[in-house]
Amino acid sequence: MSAVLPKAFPSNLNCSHLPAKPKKKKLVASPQVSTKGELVMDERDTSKSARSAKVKRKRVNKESTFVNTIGYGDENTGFRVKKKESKAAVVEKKEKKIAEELFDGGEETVLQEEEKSYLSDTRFDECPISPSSLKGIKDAGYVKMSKVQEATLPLILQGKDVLAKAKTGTGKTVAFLLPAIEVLSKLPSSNLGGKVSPINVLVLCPTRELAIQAATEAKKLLKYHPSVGAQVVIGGTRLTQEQRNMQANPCQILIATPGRLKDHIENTTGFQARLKGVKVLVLDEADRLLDMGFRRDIERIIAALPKERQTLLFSATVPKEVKQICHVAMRKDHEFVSTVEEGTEETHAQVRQMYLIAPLEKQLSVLHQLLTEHISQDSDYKVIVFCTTAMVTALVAEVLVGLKFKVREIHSRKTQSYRTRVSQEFRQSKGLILVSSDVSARGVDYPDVTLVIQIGMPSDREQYIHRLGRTGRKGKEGQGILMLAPWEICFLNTVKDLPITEAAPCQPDPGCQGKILEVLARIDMRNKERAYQAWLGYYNSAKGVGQDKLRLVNLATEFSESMGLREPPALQRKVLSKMGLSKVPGFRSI
Ligand SMILES: Nc1ncnc2c1ncn2[C@@H]1O[C@H](COP(=O)(O)OP(=O)(O)OP(=O)(O)O)[C@@H](O)[C@H]1O
Repeated sequence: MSAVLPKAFPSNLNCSHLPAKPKKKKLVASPQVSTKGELVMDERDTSKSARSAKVKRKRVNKESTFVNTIGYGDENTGFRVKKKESKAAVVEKKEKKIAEELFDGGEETVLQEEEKSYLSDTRFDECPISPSSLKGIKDAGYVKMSKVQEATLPLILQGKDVLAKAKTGTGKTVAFLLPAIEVLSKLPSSNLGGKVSPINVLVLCPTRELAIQAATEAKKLLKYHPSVGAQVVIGGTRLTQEQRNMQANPCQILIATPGRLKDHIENTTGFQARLKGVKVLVLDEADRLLDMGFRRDIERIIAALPKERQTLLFSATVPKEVKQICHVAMRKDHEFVSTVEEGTEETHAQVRQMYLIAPLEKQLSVLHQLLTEHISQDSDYKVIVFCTTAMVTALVAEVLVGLKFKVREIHSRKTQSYRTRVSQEFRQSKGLILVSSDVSARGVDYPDVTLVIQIGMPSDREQYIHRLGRTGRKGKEGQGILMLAPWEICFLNTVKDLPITEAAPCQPDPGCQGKILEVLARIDMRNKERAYQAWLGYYNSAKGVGQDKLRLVNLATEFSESMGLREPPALQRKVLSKMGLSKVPGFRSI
Protein backbone atom coordinates (compact mmCIF):
# COMPACT_ATOMS: atom_id res chain seq x y z
CA MET A 1 0.00 0.00 0.00
CA SER A 2 1.49 3.28 -1.00
CA ALA A 3 1.10 6.08 1.50
CA VAL A 4 0.08 9.55 0.45
CA LEU A 5 3.12 11.33 1.74
CA PRO A 6 2.78 15.04 2.33
CA LYS A 7 5.57 17.48 1.77
CA ALA A 8 7.65 18.41 4.77
CA PHE A 9 6.39 21.30 6.83
CA PRO A 10 8.03 24.39 5.31
CA SER A 11 9.04 27.22 7.52
CA ASN A 12 8.38 30.32 5.54
CA LEU A 13 5.18 30.47 3.63
CA ASN A 14 2.04 32.42 4.11
CA CYS A 15 -1.27 30.92 4.92
CA SER A 16 -3.42 31.88 1.97
CA HIS A 17 -3.36 28.21 1.19
CA LEU A 18 -7.02 27.55 1.40
CA PRO A 19 -8.73 28.14 -1.88
CA ALA A 20 -11.26 30.92 -1.53
CA LYS A 21 -14.80 29.80 -2.01
CA PRO A 22 -15.14 29.42 -5.77
CA LYS A 23 -17.56 31.86 -7.33
CA LYS A 24 -18.70 29.29 -9.77
CA LYS A 25 -21.74 29.19 -11.91
CA LYS A 26 -24.25 26.65 -10.92
CA LEU A 27 -27.48 25.34 -12.20
CA VAL A 28 -30.27 26.75 -10.15
CA ALA A 29 -33.95 26.44 -10.63
CA SER A 30 -35.36 29.19 -12.73
CA PRO A 31 -38.48 30.87 -11.50
CA GLN A 32 -40.08 29.97 -14.78
CA VAL A 33 -42.31 27.03 -15.42
CA SER A 34 -42.78 25.74 -18.94
CA THR A 35 -46.17 25.28 -20.46
CA LYS A 36 -45.94 21.61 -19.55
CA GLY A 37 -45.37 22.53 -16.00
CA GLU A 38 -41.74 21.37 -15.99
CA LEU A 39 -39.15 23.24 -14.06
CA VAL A 40 -36.86 25.16 -16.36
CA MET A 41 -33.27 25.30 -15.23
CA ASP A 42 -31.00 28.12 -16.25
CA GLU A 43 -27.39 28.92 -15.55
CA ARG A 44 -26.62 31.93 -13.48
CA ASP A 45 -24.30 33.20 -10.90
CA THR A 46 -24.98 31.91 -7.40
CA SER A 47 -23.46 34.77 -5.52
CA LYS A 48 -24.17 35.09 -1.83
CA SER A 49 -27.41 36.99 -2.38
CA ALA A 50 -28.53 34.40 -4.88
CA ARG A 51 -27.58 31.70 -2.41
CA SER A 52 -29.51 33.27 0.39
CA ALA A 53 -32.58 33.14 -1.78
CA LYS A 54 -31.93 29.51 -2.57
CA VAL A 55 -35.10 27.95 -1.36
CA LYS A 56 -37.98 29.48 -3.15
CA ARG A 57 -41.46 28.16 -3.22
CA LYS A 58 -43.16 27.92 -6.49
CA ARG A 59 -46.36 26.52 -7.81
CA VAL A 60 -45.81 23.81 -10.32
CA ASN A 61 -48.50 22.71 -12.70
CA LYS A 62 -50.16 19.58 -11.36
CA GLU A 63 -49.56 17.84 -14.66
CA SER A 64 -45.86 17.67 -13.95
CA THR A 65 -45.22 14.05 -13.20
CA PHE A 66 -42.33 12.25 -11.61
CA VAL A 67 -41.08 8.88 -12.64
CA ASN A 68 -41.37 6.27 -9.97
CA THR A 69 -38.18 4.32 -10.27
CA ILE A 70 -38.73 1.58 -7.75
CA GLY A 71 -42.14 0.30 -8.51
CA TYR A 72 -44.38 0.95 -5.57
CA GLY A 73 -47.04 -0.68 -7.70
CA ASP A 74 -45.29 -3.94 -7.05
CA GLU A 75 -47.83 -6.39 -5.77
CA ASN A 76 -45.40 -7.69 -3.20
CA THR A 77 -45.72 -4.48 -1.27
CA GLY A 78 -49.43 -5.08 -0.96
CA PHE A 79 -50.19 -1.53 -1.99
CA ARG A 80 -51.76 -0.11 -5.12
CA VAL A 81 -52.57 -3.43 -6.60
CA LYS A 82 -54.79 -3.13 -9.66
CA LYS A 83 -57.12 -0.55 -10.92
CA LYS A 84 -60.38 -2.35 -10.46
CA GLU A 85 -63.15 -1.17 -8.23
CA SER A 86 -62.43 -3.64 -5.44
CA LYS A 87 -62.71 -2.59 -1.83
CA ALA A 88 -58.95 -2.23 -1.76
CA ALA A 89 -59.07 0.00 -4.81
CA VAL A 90 -61.69 2.20 -3.21
CA VAL A 91 -59.57 2.53 -0.09
CA GLU A 92 -56.57 3.20 -2.25
CA LYS A 93 -58.40 5.90 -4.18
CA LYS A 94 -59.50 7.48 -0.96
CA GLU A 95 -55.95 7.46 0.39
CA LYS A 96 -54.67 8.88 -2.88
CA LYS A 97 -57.26 11.63 -2.78
CA ILE A 98 -56.27 12.61 0.73
CA ALA A 99 -52.65 12.56 -0.32
CA GLU A 100 -53.43 14.70 -3.36
CA GLU A 101 -55.31 17.13 -1.22
CA LEU A 102 -52.40 17.31 1.14
CA PHE A 103 -50.11 18.21 -1.70
CA ASP A 104 -52.76 20.00 -3.73
CA GLY A 105 -51.41 22.52 -6.14
CA GLY A 106 -48.15 20.63 -6.20
CA GLU A 107 -46.30 23.17 -4.11
CA GLU A 108 -42.76 22.22 -4.90
CA THR A 109 -39.72 23.32 -2.98
CA VAL A 110 -37.31 24.52 -5.62
CA LEU A 111 -33.77 23.84 -4.56
CA GLN A 112 -30.39 24.53 -6.01
CA GLU A 113 -29.19 21.81 -8.34
CA GLU A 114 -26.47 20.71 -5.89
CA GLU A 115 -28.97 20.42 -3.07
CA LYS A 116 -31.14 18.14 -5.16
CA SER A 117 -28.42 15.56 -5.63
CA TYR A 118 -29.38 13.56 -2.55
CA LEU A 119 -33.08 13.55 -3.47
CA SER A 120 -34.80 11.02 -5.70
CA ASP A 121 -37.57 11.75 -8.17
CA THR A 122 -40.16 9.99 -6.07
CA ARG A 123 -42.53 12.10 -4.07
CA PHE A 124 -43.74 10.91 -0.69
CA ASP A 125 -47.34 11.23 -1.87
CA GLU A 126 -46.67 8.57 -4.53
CA CYS A 127 -45.84 6.00 -1.88
CA PRO A 128 -48.00 3.72 0.19
CA ILE A 129 -47.80 5.84 3.30
CA SER A 130 -50.65 6.57 5.67
CA PRO A 131 -52.36 9.96 5.29
CA SER A 132 -51.38 10.82 8.86
CA SER A 133 -47.69 10.31 8.12
CA LEU A 134 -48.03 12.20 4.84
CA LYS A 135 -49.45 15.17 6.69
CA GLY A 136 -46.50 15.16 9.10
CA ILE A 137 -44.08 14.88 6.18
CA LYS A 138 -45.73 17.79 4.48
CA ASP A 139 -45.52 19.95 7.60
CA ALA A 140 -41.83 19.06 7.90
CA GLY A 141 -41.37 20.48 4.39
CA TYR A 142 -40.31 17.20 2.75
CA VAL A 143 -41.71 16.64 -0.73
CA LYS A 144 -39.41 14.22 -2.53
CA MET A 145 -37.80 11.25 -0.90
CA SER A 146 -34.06 11.16 -0.52
CA LYS A 147 -32.38 8.33 -2.41
CA VAL A 148 -31.87 6.20 0.68
CA GLN A 149 -35.48 6.71 1.70
CA GLU A 150 -36.66 5.69 -1.77
CA ALA A 151 -34.45 2.61 -1.81
CA THR A 152 -35.30 1.26 1.63
CA LEU A 153 -38.99 2.09 2.14
CA PRO A 154 -40.45 -0.71 -0.04
CA LEU A 155 -38.16 -3.31 1.51
CA ILE A 156 -38.96 -2.28 5.05
CA LEU A 157 -42.67 -2.20 4.30
CA GLN A 158 -42.34 -5.76 2.99
CA GLY A 159 -41.04 -6.74 6.41
CA LYS A 160 -37.42 -7.32 5.38
CA ASP A 161 -34.42 -6.77 7.64
CA VAL A 162 -32.32 -4.07 6.01
CA LEU A 163 -28.69 -3.02 6.36
CA ALA A 164 -28.44 0.37 4.66
CA LYS A 165 -25.48 2.52 3.77
CA ALA A 166 -25.91 6.09 2.55
CA LYS A 167 -23.71 9.16 2.72
CA THR A 168 -23.88 11.53 5.68
CA GLY A 169 -26.72 14.05 5.77
CA THR A 170 -28.95 12.28 3.24
CA GLY A 171 -31.96 11.56 5.41
CA LYS A 172 -31.33 8.18 7.00
CA THR A 173 -33.28 9.08 10.14
CA VAL A 174 -36.54 9.53 8.21
CA ALA A 175 -35.61 6.45 6.16
CA PHE A 176 -35.94 4.21 9.20
CA LEU A 177 -38.45 6.17 11.27
CA LEU A 178 -41.12 6.56 8.63
CA PRO A 179 -41.54 2.87 7.73
CA ALA A 180 -41.20 1.93 11.41
CA ILE A 181 -44.11 4.26 12.19
CA GLU A 182 -46.06 2.74 9.31
CA VAL A 183 -45.45 -0.78 10.65
CA LEU A 184 -46.55 0.40 14.07
CA SER A 185 -49.69 2.12 12.85
CA LYS A 186 -50.82 -1.12 11.18
CA LEU A 187 -50.43 -3.27 14.28
CA PRO A 188 -53.63 -4.74 15.62
CA SER A 189 -54.90 -2.79 18.61
CA SER A 190 -54.12 -5.68 20.98
CA ASN A 191 -50.47 -4.79 20.48
CA LEU A 192 -51.08 -1.18 21.35
CA GLY A 193 -52.85 -1.50 24.67
CA GLY A 194 -53.51 -4.06 27.40
CA LYS A 195 -52.05 -4.33 30.84
CA VAL A 196 -48.46 -3.93 29.80
CA SER A 197 -47.82 -1.01 27.46
CA PRO A 198 -45.49 -2.55 24.94
CA ILE A 199 -42.60 -0.83 23.25
CA ASN A 200 -43.07 -1.63 19.56
CA VAL A 201 -40.21 0.26 17.97
CA LEU A 202 -36.81 0.49 19.64
CA VAL A 203 -34.19 2.82 18.17
CA LEU A 204 -30.61 2.62 19.50
CA CYS A 205 -28.23 5.53 18.94
CA PRO A 206 -24.57 5.76 19.98
CA THR A 207 -24.78 9.26 21.48
CA ARG A 208 -27.28 11.24 23.51
CA GLU A 209 -27.31 14.08 21.00
CA LEU A 210 -28.25 11.69 18.25
CA ALA A 211 -31.01 10.10 20.31
CA ILE A 212 -32.52 13.50 21.09
CA GLN A 213 -32.33 14.44 17.44
CA ALA A 214 -33.99 11.21 16.28
CA ALA A 215 -36.78 11.83 18.80
CA THR A 216 -37.30 15.32 17.38
CA GLU A 217 -37.61 13.87 13.88
CA ALA A 218 -39.99 11.18 15.18
CA LYS A 219 -42.19 13.84 16.74
CA LYS A 220 -42.48 15.62 13.38
CA LEU A 221 -43.59 12.42 11.68
CA LEU A 222 -45.98 11.55 14.51
CA LYS A 223 -47.70 14.93 14.55
CA TYR A 224 -50.91 13.49 13.11
CA HIS A 225 -50.67 10.10 14.84
CA PRO A 226 -52.28 11.14 18.13
CA SER A 227 -52.23 7.65 19.60
CA VAL A 228 -48.52 7.01 19.03
CA GLY A 229 -45.77 8.51 21.16
CA ALA A 230 -41.98 8.57 21.19
CA GLN A 231 -39.78 8.76 24.26
CA VAL A 232 -36.05 9.11 24.84
CA VAL A 233 -33.93 7.39 27.45
CA ILE A 234 -30.33 8.53 27.58
CA GLY A 235 -27.55 8.74 30.12
CA GLY A 236 -26.84 11.95 31.97
CA THR A 237 -30.36 12.32 33.28
CA ARG A 238 -31.71 10.76 36.48
CA LEU A 239 -32.77 7.15 36.00
CA THR A 240 -35.64 7.59 38.45
CA GLN A 241 -36.92 10.59 36.52
CA GLU A 242 -36.95 8.54 33.32
CA GLN A 243 -38.69 5.68 35.15
CA ARG A 244 -41.40 8.07 36.34
CA ASN A 245 -41.82 9.55 32.84
CA MET A 246 -42.15 6.13 31.28
CA GLN A 247 -44.67 5.06 33.88
CA ALA A 248 -46.76 8.21 33.50
CA ASN A 249 -46.70 8.12 29.72
CA PRO A 250 -45.61 4.82 28.22
CA CYS A 251 -44.81 5.26 24.52
CA GLN A 252 -44.66 2.72 21.71
CA ILE A 253 -41.46 4.18 20.27
CA LEU A 254 -38.41 4.25 22.49
CA ILE A 255 -35.18 5.95 21.40
CA ALA A 256 -32.23 5.13 23.60
CA THR A 257 -28.51 5.03 24.09
CA PRO A 258 -27.30 1.47 24.82
CA GLY A 259 -25.87 2.00 28.32
CA ARG A 260 -28.99 3.62 29.70
CA LEU A 261 -31.26 1.10 28.03
CA LYS A 262 -29.30 -1.68 29.69
CA ASP A 263 -29.77 0.13 33.03
CA HIS A 264 -33.53 0.09 32.51
CA ILE A 265 -33.51 -3.58 31.54
CA GLU A 266 -31.70 -4.35 34.79
CA ASN A 267 -33.37 -1.89 37.15
CA THR A 268 -36.80 -0.78 35.94
CA THR A 269 -39.71 -2.91 37.01
CA GLY A 270 -41.79 -4.17 34.11
CA PHE A 271 -39.40 -2.83 31.49
CA GLN A 272 -38.37 -6.25 30.18
CA ALA A 273 -42.03 -7.15 29.71
CA ARG A 274 -42.55 -3.96 27.70
CA LEU A 275 -39.61 -4.87 25.45
CA LYS A 276 -41.32 -8.13 24.55
CA GLY A 277 -43.56 -6.03 22.31
CA VAL A 278 -40.71 -4.87 20.05
CA LYS A 279 -41.57 -5.42 16.38
CA VAL A 280 -38.89 -3.18 14.87
CA LEU A 281 -35.35 -2.68 16.16
CA VAL A 282 -33.24 0.07 14.60
CA LEU A 283 -29.49 0.40 15.10
CA ASP A 284 -28.63 3.92 13.98
CA GLU A 285 -24.91 4.29 13.18
CA ALA A 286 -24.83 0.51 13.17
CA ASP A 287 -21.08 0.12 12.73
CA ARG A 288 -20.43 2.19 15.84
CA LEU A 289 -23.01 0.27 17.85
CA LEU A 290 -21.63 -3.07 16.78
CA ASP A 291 -17.99 -2.24 17.42
CA MET A 292 -16.29 -3.48 20.53
CA GLY A 293 -17.14 -0.48 22.72
CA PHE A 294 -20.88 -1.11 22.57
CA ARG A 295 -20.98 -4.76 21.56
CA ARG A 296 -21.64 -6.23 25.04
CA ASP A 297 -24.49 -3.82 25.79
CA ILE A 298 -26.04 -4.47 22.39
CA GLU A 299 -25.86 -8.22 22.86
CA ARG A 300 -27.48 -7.90 26.28
CA ILE A 301 -30.24 -5.71 24.81
CA ILE A 302 -30.87 -8.01 21.87
CA ALA A 303 -31.18 -10.95 24.24
CA ALA A 304 -34.05 -9.12 25.95
CA LEU A 305 -35.97 -8.63 22.66
CA PRO A 306 -38.25 -11.05 20.87
CA LYS A 307 -36.51 -13.08 18.16
CA GLU A 308 -39.47 -12.52 15.87
CA ARG A 309 -38.89 -8.91 14.88
CA GLN A 310 -37.66 -6.74 12.04
CA THR A 311 -34.18 -5.22 12.35
CA LEU A 312 -32.84 -2.20 10.51
CA LEU A 313 -29.19 -1.13 10.54
CA PHE A 314 -28.27 2.26 9.09
CA SER A 315 -24.96 4.06 8.73
CA ALA A 316 -22.86 6.17 6.38
CA THR A 317 -20.04 3.68 6.81
CA VAL A 318 -20.38 -0.08 6.79
CA PRO A 319 -16.93 -1.61 7.07
CA LYS A 320 -16.69 -5.24 6.13
CA GLU A 321 -16.39 -6.36 9.75
CA VAL A 322 -19.89 -4.99 10.36
CA LYS A 323 -21.25 -6.94 7.44
CA GLN A 324 -19.68 -9.98 9.04
CA ILE A 325 -21.10 -9.46 12.49
CA CYS A 326 -24.50 -8.04 11.59
CA HIS A 327 -25.92 -11.54 12.07
CA VAL A 328 -25.73 -10.67 15.78
CA ALA A 329 -28.86 -8.63 15.20
CA MET A 330 -30.30 -9.56 11.81
CA ARG A 331 -31.93 -12.43 9.99
CA LYS A 332 -29.78 -14.31 7.50
CA ASP A 333 -31.84 -13.20 4.51
CA HIS A 334 -31.50 -9.49 5.23
CA GLU A 335 -31.10 -7.04 2.38
CA PHE A 336 -28.03 -4.84 2.00
CA VAL A 337 -28.89 -1.51 0.40
CA SER A 338 -26.23 1.00 -0.53
CA THR A 339 -26.87 4.31 -2.21
CA VAL A 340 -23.12 4.87 -2.39
CA GLU A 341 -22.19 3.54 -5.82
CA GLU A 342 -19.53 0.88 -6.00
CA GLY A 343 -16.15 2.47 -6.69
CA THR A 344 -17.24 5.96 -5.63
CA GLU A 345 -16.20 7.70 -2.48
CA GLU A 346 -18.16 7.58 0.73
CA THR A 347 -17.73 11.34 1.11
CA HIS A 348 -19.49 14.11 -0.78
CA ALA A 349 -17.93 15.54 -3.93
CA GLN A 350 -19.06 19.03 -2.98
CA VAL A 351 -16.98 18.97 0.21
CA ARG A 352 -13.36 20.00 -0.36
CA GLN A 353 -11.07 17.84 1.76
CA MET A 354 -7.55 18.84 2.68
CA TYR A 355 -4.93 17.76 5.12
CA LEU A 356 -2.23 19.83 6.65
CA ILE A 357 0.88 18.72 8.51
CA ALA A 358 1.94 20.80 11.51
CA PRO A 359 4.07 19.92 14.52
CA LEU A 360 2.25 19.99 17.84
CA GLU A 361 3.83 23.24 19.01
CA LYS A 362 2.49 25.05 15.94
CA GLN A 363 -0.98 23.53 15.80
CA LEU A 364 -2.75 26.15 17.91
CA SER A 365 -1.33 29.02 15.87
CA VAL A 366 -2.17 27.22 12.61
CA LEU A 367 -5.68 26.72 13.94
CA HIS A 368 -5.86 30.42 14.78
CA GLN A 369 -4.82 31.25 11.22
CA LEU A 370 -7.26 28.83 9.60
CA LEU A 371 -10.15 30.21 11.61
CA THR A 372 -9.20 33.85 11.03
CA GLU A 373 -9.01 33.26 7.29
CA HIS A 374 -12.26 31.35 7.13
CA ILE A 375 -14.12 33.95 9.15
CA SER A 376 -12.83 36.74 6.91
CA GLN A 377 -14.09 34.87 3.85
CA ASP A 378 -17.50 33.98 5.17
CA SER A 379 -19.31 36.09 7.73
CA ASP A 380 -21.93 33.34 8.01
CA TYR A 381 -19.26 30.93 9.14
CA LYS A 382 -20.20 27.93 11.22
CA VAL A 383 -17.21 25.80 12.14
CA ILE A 384 -16.76 22.57 14.08
CA VAL A 385 -13.28 21.86 15.45
CA PHE A 386 -12.96 18.20 16.42
CA CYS A 387 -10.36 17.21 19.00
CA THR A 388 -9.23 13.78 20.11
CA THR A 389 -10.61 13.67 23.67
CA ALA A 390 -12.98 15.55 25.96
CA MET A 391 -10.23 17.18 28.01
CA VAL A 392 -8.21 18.22 24.97
CA THR A 393 -11.44 19.66 23.56
CA ALA A 394 -11.93 21.70 26.74
CA LEU A 395 -8.36 23.01 26.55
CA VAL A 396 -8.56 24.00 22.86
CA ALA A 397 -11.90 25.72 23.51
CA GLU A 398 -10.36 27.67 26.40
CA VAL A 399 -7.47 28.80 24.19
CA LEU A 400 -9.81 29.92 21.41
CA VAL A 401 -11.97 31.84 23.87
CA GLY A 402 -8.76 33.49 25.14
CA LEU A 403 -7.97 34.45 21.54
CA LYS A 404 -11.39 36.14 21.32
CA PHE A 405 -13.11 33.74 18.96
CA LYS A 406 -16.81 33.12 19.41
CA VAL A 407 -16.72 29.59 20.74
CA ARG A 408 -18.84 26.93 22.38
CA GLU A 409 -17.56 23.58 23.60
CA ILE A 410 -19.27 20.22 23.76
CA HIS A 411 -17.96 16.94 25.11
CA SER A 412 -18.77 14.15 27.52
CA ARG A 413 -17.48 16.00 30.61
CA LYS A 414 -20.24 18.58 30.33
CA THR A 415 -23.62 17.97 31.92
CA GLN A 416 -26.40 16.74 29.67
CA SER A 417 -28.43 19.92 30.10
CA TYR A 418 -25.41 21.99 29.04
CA ARG A 419 -24.80 19.72 26.03
CA THR A 420 -28.41 19.98 24.95
CA ARG A 421 -28.38 23.77 25.30
CA VAL A 422 -25.13 24.23 23.36
CA SER A 423 -26.24 21.81 20.69
CA GLN A 424 -29.50 23.71 20.25
CA GLU A 425 -27.69 27.04 20.13
CA PHE A 426 -25.21 25.86 17.52
CA ARG A 427 -27.98 24.37 15.41
CA GLN A 428 -29.68 27.74 15.18
CA SER A 429 -26.64 29.99 14.98
CA LYS A 430 -24.33 31.49 12.42
CA GLY A 431 -20.94 33.01 13.17
CA LEU A 432 -20.00 30.46 15.81
CA ILE A 433 -17.29 27.84 16.37
CA LEU A 434 -18.10 24.59 18.14
CA VAL A 435 -15.12 22.81 19.64
CA SER A 436 -16.17 19.23 20.05
CA SER A 437 -15.08 15.75 20.96
CA ASP A 438 -16.56 12.82 19.08
CA VAL A 439 -19.94 13.35 20.76
CA SER A 440 -20.79 15.39 17.65
CA ALA A 441 -19.01 13.13 15.18
CA ARG A 442 -21.93 11.02 14.10
CA GLY A 443 -25.38 11.78 12.93
CA VAL A 444 -25.80 15.20 14.51
CA ASP A 445 -27.57 17.41 12.02
CA TYR A 446 -26.32 20.97 12.31
CA PRO A 447 -27.44 22.83 9.20
CA ASP A 448 -25.02 24.90 7.10
CA VAL A 449 -21.73 24.01 8.73
CA THR A 450 -19.14 25.74 6.51
CA LEU A 451 -15.95 24.11 7.77
CA VAL A 452 -14.93 21.05 9.77
CA ILE A 453 -11.43 21.01 11.22
CA GLN A 454 -10.09 17.79 12.73
CA ILE A 455 -7.05 18.21 14.96
CA GLY A 456 -5.11 15.02 15.42
CA MET A 457 -5.81 11.69 13.81
CA PRO A 458 -9.37 10.41 14.20
CA SER A 459 -9.80 7.00 15.81
CA ASP A 460 -10.31 5.42 12.39
CA ARG A 461 -11.30 6.03 8.79
CA GLU A 462 -15.02 5.76 9.62
CA GLN A 463 -14.77 8.45 12.28
CA TYR A 464 -12.99 10.74 9.80
CA ILE A 465 -15.86 10.31 7.33
CA HIS A 466 -18.57 10.89 9.95
CA ARG A 467 -16.87 13.99 11.38
CA LEU A 468 -16.41 15.40 7.88
CA GLY A 469 -20.07 14.62 7.25
CA ARG A 470 -21.13 17.40 9.63
CA THR A 471 -20.61 19.71 6.65
CA GLY A 472 -21.96 19.32 3.13
CA ARG A 473 -25.30 18.04 4.38
CA LYS A 474 -28.35 17.87 2.12
CA GLY A 475 -26.17 18.49 -0.92
CA LYS A 476 -24.69 21.77 0.32
CA GLU A 477 -21.08 22.80 -0.11
CA GLY A 478 -18.55 22.43 2.66
CA GLN A 479 -14.91 22.18 3.51
CA GLY A 480 -12.87 19.85 5.68
CA ILE A 481 -9.32 20.19 6.99
CA LEU A 482 -7.47 17.44 8.80
CA MET A 483 -4.50 18.68 10.83
CA LEU A 484 -1.93 16.04 11.63
CA ALA A 485 1.41 16.06 13.38
CA PRO A 486 4.25 14.74 11.19
CA TRP A 487 4.23 11.41 13.09
CA GLU A 488 0.51 10.93 12.36
CA ILE A 489 1.00 10.76 8.60
CA CYS A 490 0.34 7.01 8.71
CA PHE A 491 -3.35 7.85 9.14
CA LEU A 492 -3.47 9.12 5.57
CA ASN A 493 -3.06 5.54 4.38
CA THR A 494 -6.53 4.74 5.65
CA VAL A 495 -8.18 7.52 3.64
CA LYS A 496 -6.04 7.40 0.51
CA ASP A 497 -9.04 6.47 -1.66
CA LEU A 498 -10.83 9.67 -0.63
CA PRO A 499 -10.32 12.94 -2.53
CA ILE A 500 -8.20 14.50 0.19
CA THR A 501 -5.33 16.66 -0.97
CA GLU A 502 -2.58 18.47 0.81
CA ALA A 503 -3.30 22.08 1.66
CA ALA A 504 -0.65 24.61 0.81
CA PRO A 505 1.58 25.02 3.85
CA CYS A 506 0.57 27.46 6.50
CA GLN A 507 2.80 29.94 8.26
CA PRO A 508 0.80 31.65 10.97
CA ASP A 509 1.04 35.29 11.90
CA PRO A 510 4.34 35.64 13.84
CA GLY A 511 2.69 37.61 16.65
CA CYS A 512 0.16 34.90 17.24
CA GLN A 513 2.40 32.39 19.00
CA GLY A 514 3.16 34.91 21.74
CA LYS A 515 -0.54 35.58 22.28
CA ILE A 516 -1.23 31.85 22.50
CA LEU A 517 1.50 31.39 25.11
CA GLU A 518 -0.04 34.22 27.14
CA VAL A 519 -3.45 32.60 26.97
CA LEU A 520 -1.99 29.20 27.86
CA ALA A 521 -0.19 30.71 30.85
CA ARG A 522 -3.55 31.87 32.24
CA ILE A 523 -5.17 28.46 31.97
CA ASP A 524 -5.49 26.52 35.21
CA MET A 525 -2.72 23.93 35.58
CA ARG A 526 -5.28 21.23 36.42
CA ASN A 527 -6.88 21.62 32.99
CA LYS A 528 -3.50 21.11 31.33
CA GLU A 529 -2.82 18.05 33.48
CA ARG A 530 -6.17 16.57 32.53
CA ALA A 531 -5.55 17.31 28.84
CA TYR A 532 -2.09 15.69 29.07
CA GLN A 533 -3.49 12.55 30.69
CA ALA A 534 -6.33 12.30 28.19
CA TRP A 535 -4.00 12.91 25.26
CA LEU A 536 -1.70 10.14 26.50
CA GLY A 537 -4.59 7.73 26.96
CA TYR A 538 -5.80 8.40 23.42
CA TYR A 539 -2.48 7.98 21.64
CA ASN A 540 -1.44 5.07 23.85
CA SER A 541 -4.16 3.04 22.17
CA ALA A 542 -3.98 4.70 18.74
CA LYS A 543 -3.04 2.43 15.87
CA GLY A 544 0.36 3.22 14.39
CA VAL A 545 1.40 5.44 17.31
CA GLY A 546 0.76 3.71 20.62
CA GLN A 547 2.85 0.58 20.05
CA ASP A 548 6.23 2.23 20.52
CA LYS A 549 6.03 3.29 24.17
CA LEU A 550 9.43 4.96 24.31
CA ARG A 551 8.48 7.15 21.39
CA LEU A 552 5.15 7.84 23.08
CA VAL A 553 6.99 9.32 26.08
CA ASN A 554 8.66 11.84 23.79
CA LEU A 555 5.49 12.66 21.89
CA ALA A 556 3.61 13.24 25.15
CA THR A 557 6.38 15.57 26.28
CA GLU A 558 6.01 17.40 22.96
CA PHE A 559 2.29 17.76 23.68
CA SER A 560 2.91 19.13 27.18
CA GLU A 561 5.36 21.65 25.69
CA SER A 562 2.70 22.71 23.19
CA MET A 563 0.62 23.71 26.23
CA GLY A 564 3.50 25.89 27.42
CA LEU A 565 4.72 23.48 30.12
CA ARG A 566 8.43 23.06 30.83
CA GLU A 567 8.05 19.51 32.01
CA PRO A 568 5.23 17.03 31.57
CA PRO A 569 2.75 16.72 34.43
CA ALA A 570 3.20 13.81 36.82
CA LEU A 571 0.52 11.14 36.60
CA GLN A 572 -0.90 8.99 39.36
CA ARG A 573 0.70 5.57 39.49
CA LYS A 574 -2.62 3.81 39.17
CA VAL A 575 -3.40 5.81 36.02
CA LEU A 576 -0.09 4.83 34.45
CA SER A 577 -0.68 1.26 35.48
CA LYS A 578 -4.16 1.26 33.91
CA MET A 579 -2.64 2.48 30.67
CA GLY A 580 0.01 -0.25 30.90
CA LEU A 581 2.73 2.41 31.11
CA SER A 582 3.99 2.01 34.68
CA LYS A 583 7.16 0.26 33.55
CA VAL A 584 7.91 2.66 30.72
CA PRO A 585 10.81 4.95 31.65
CA GLY A 586 10.31 8.66 31.17
CA PHE A 587 6.84 9.22 32.63
CA ARG A 588 6.65 11.13 35.90
CA SER A 589 4.46 9.58 38.55
CA ILE A 590 3.07 10.53 41.95
N1 LIG B 1 -36.91 13.82 1.98
C1 LIG B 1 -36.32 14.85 2.55
N2 LIG B 1 -36.38 16.08 2.00
C2 LIG B 1 -35.77 17.14 2.56
N3 LIG B 1 -35.07 17.09 3.72
C3 LIG B 1 -34.98 15.90 4.33
C4 LIG B 1 -35.60 14.72 3.80
N4 LIG B 1 -35.34 13.70 4.63
C5 LIG B 1 -34.59 14.18 5.65
N5 LIG B 1 -34.38 15.50 5.48
C6 LIG B 1 -33.56 16.40 6.33
O1 LIG B 1 -32.19 16.16 5.96
C7 LIG B 1 -31.33 16.41 7.05
C8 LIG B 1 -30.33 15.28 7.20
O2 LIG B 1 -31.00 14.12 7.61
P1 LIG B 1 -30.36 13.07 8.63
O3 LIG B 1 -29.79 13.77 9.81
O4 LIG B 1 -31.36 12.01 8.86
O5 LIG B 1 -29.16 12.53 7.73
P2 LIG B 1 -28.29 11.22 7.93
O6 LIG B 1 -28.19 10.57 6.61
O7 LIG B 1 -28.81 10.41 9.06
O8 LIG B 1 -26.88 11.84 8.31
P3 LIG B 1 -25.69 11.18 9.19
O9 LIG B 1 -25.06 10.10 8.39
O10 LIG B 1 -24.77 12.30 9.45
O11 LIG B 1 -26.32 10.63 10.42
C9 LIG B 1 -32.22 16.61 8.26
O12 LIG B 1 -32.28 18.00 8.52
C10 LIG B 1 -33.59 16.10 7.82
O13 LIG B 1 -34.62 16.77 8.48
